[in-house]
Amino acid sequence: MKSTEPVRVAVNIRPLLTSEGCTDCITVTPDEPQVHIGSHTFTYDLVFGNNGLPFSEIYHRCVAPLVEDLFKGYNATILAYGQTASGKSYTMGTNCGADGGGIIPKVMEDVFTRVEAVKSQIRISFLEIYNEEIYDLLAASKPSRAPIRIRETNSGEITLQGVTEVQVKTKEEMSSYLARGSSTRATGITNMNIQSSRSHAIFTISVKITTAEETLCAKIRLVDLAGSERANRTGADGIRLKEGRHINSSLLALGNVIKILGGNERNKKKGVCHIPYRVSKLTRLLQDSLGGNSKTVMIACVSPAITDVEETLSTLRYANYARNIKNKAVVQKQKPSTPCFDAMVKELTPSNSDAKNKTVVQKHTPSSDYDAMVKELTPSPSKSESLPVYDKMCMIRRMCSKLFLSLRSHGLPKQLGLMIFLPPPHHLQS
Ligand SMILES: Nc1ncnc2c1ncn2[C@@H]1O[C@H](COP(=O)(O)OP(=O)(O)OP(=O)(O)O)[C@@H](O)[C@H]1O
Repeated sequence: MKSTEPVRVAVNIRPLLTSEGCTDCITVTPDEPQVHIGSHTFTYDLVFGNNGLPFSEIYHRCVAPLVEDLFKGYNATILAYGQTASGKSYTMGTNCGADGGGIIPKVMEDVFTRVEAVKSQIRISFLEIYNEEIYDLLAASKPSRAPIRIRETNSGEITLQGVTEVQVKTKEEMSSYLARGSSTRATGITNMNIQSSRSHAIFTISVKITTAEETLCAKIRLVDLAGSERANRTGADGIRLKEGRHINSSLLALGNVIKILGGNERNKKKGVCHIPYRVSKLTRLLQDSLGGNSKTVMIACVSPAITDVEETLSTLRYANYARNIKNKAVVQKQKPSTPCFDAMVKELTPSNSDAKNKTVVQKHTPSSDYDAMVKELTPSPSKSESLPVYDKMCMIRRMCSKLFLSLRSHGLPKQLGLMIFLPPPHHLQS
């Protein structure tokens, strides 16, 4: 099942801090998700803080529906976005709270309440993007940690090589991993925040639910971004300055992706359809969350202080673009396991390497014949895309029997002839 829906956007206005000693520059229309700042007015899905909904409602209104959908097999993302010291870590609960609150601890509680009723397996991973490198926050020890590489599968799925995925059985166990990873995460003191995140953090909970009929495998990503900052206000120099530059450039890349996706109708008319996900690691990792296979809520965190008015306006503008992003979430069903077929493949396959198998076939088949055969058996995308699923399956079956006969006619051993060596046509993979 596929669900096309826009990214939902909530704005969270944190209270003025005593250290700020200035006036408030945002007002909220009573009972409306609408904020006013100077002569600008913006409307969102939800507004918390100031005269909007109480902060205590944020989990119930923004996150609980996604956790419910997670158990129906949909991927989900909660993304906290905003300038430095706007309350992102406080909102997400990645600072492992002096205040003990935040979204992630409540997600954990909700997940473990729900798993009691179903047969399930829970795994977690925790990453940070620091100075444009990805690090594993659950890796054994900090000095030995090496950056993690991004890999993209043939179907365009982003995977991370060698990332630690831990299976957890209790909420307490999961909390201890969050605390451990958070303490490893890069933070530092700046003039604007005594505990400023110097990296983007992504805490992922993967859930595998098995029922008599099916197995669902979905994940929820809880993202606490580092905040945009201006060196003249944070007082950053040396390492802090370098960190700030990396933070700003990855947020700029994210902002561009949001702007292009969010302005899509206008861009389509102009013929702009390339989304620059590859510009930074942050956008590559969030590719599915923005414009892809995920139900996503963005929480735009803002400070009400008049001294932050420019940054607040910038956050509100990007949040406004994000509301136009359309995602296509698909129920994540595990492919049914076919023990007989698997056993047969295992028995007949001398090695797992496709390349090696292909070489074996080519050895038994004159190269011109091999190329002609590939051409003949690979249908054109336009032809196959318009076919209903049943017809596609019949076509694949015809292709298989043709291939089998061709291989046999070239004297290929009977056992090898049973295998399909052609790379699957890209447009048929889904
Ligand atoms: N809703 C809130 N109620 C009370 N205090 C808050 C709230 N939100 C944030 N704060 C306070 O604001 C300060 C900055 O918050 P936080 O560290 O979460 O910001 P941040 O956006 O994560 O910053 P950075 O990007 O620098 O990491 C902290 O002192 C935090 O306790």
